[in-house]
Amino acid sequence: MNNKFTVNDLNLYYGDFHALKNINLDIKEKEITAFIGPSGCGKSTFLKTLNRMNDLVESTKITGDICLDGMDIYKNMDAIELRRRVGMVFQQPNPFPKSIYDNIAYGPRIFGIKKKSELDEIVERSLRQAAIWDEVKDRLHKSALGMSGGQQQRLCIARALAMQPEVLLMDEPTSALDPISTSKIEELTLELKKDYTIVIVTHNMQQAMRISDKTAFFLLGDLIEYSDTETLFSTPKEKKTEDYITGRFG
Ligand SMILES: Nc1ncnc2c1ncn2[C@@H]1O[C@H](COP(=O)(O)OP(=O)(O)OP(=O)(O)O)[C@@H](O)[C@H]1O
Repeated sequence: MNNKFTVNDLNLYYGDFHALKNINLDIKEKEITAFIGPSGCGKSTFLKTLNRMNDLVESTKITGDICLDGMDIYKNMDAIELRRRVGMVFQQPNPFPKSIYDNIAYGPRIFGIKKKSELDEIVERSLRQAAIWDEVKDRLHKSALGMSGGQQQRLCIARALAMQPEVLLMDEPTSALDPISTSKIEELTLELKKDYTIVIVTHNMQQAMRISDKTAFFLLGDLIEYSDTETLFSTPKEKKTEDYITGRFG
């Protein structure tokens, strides 16, 4: 597999606080990469560096580099174009207070698509890809806020897919959901891996084991270990990883 992202000597500071320490890792194309680690270890911070969401946080300083398909995303790429290519789904489903249809059409409209037939096609394709078309096809013009939490999260995934991204970043996408909705999102994620590179932050180690190809374990801003998921959970190299996955701390 090709590298989708390559990260070299990445450091991130919030003011004086050193939140990511000399991170080096590659993220492979069309794989699922999971970030695990105790609360506050920098998983979300690192995820957000991959589409420059941290640009929006004042007093953030970054050194080192991150390349997407070999292009430096901090030096050679427009942030809007980057975020189109690298979509994101958050912990809390966050649909806009608009209709289901308008949630999906929102991004494409901003990018200048106006023709109804074209938008209809994007809406249907995105909802089908997010495995929610059948549940909502008869209520496309009803408010997205009337959907269940699990449906809202799949809608948010569809909204990200409408922009035809190459990468999907998911920040604890199931932590606010019940077990059935969680397993639907996990199945969907495995399905989406055929076409997209996926990076997921999760507190749930079983979830990382079930769906990810690679797992990175973070602790206090350090990347402690990064390997095939199976290897990391069965024969971790580092004592700290072993302690964490066996529940001895964190
Ligand atoms: N905007 C910010 N300004 C200052 N410090 C921040 C900011 N965002 C995060 N931090 C700090 O950076 C560290 C890493 O936070 P981050 O949210 O990346 O951790 P995390 O591993 O994702 O945690 P959790 O699992 O609880 O979401 C924490 O100590 C946090 O308090």
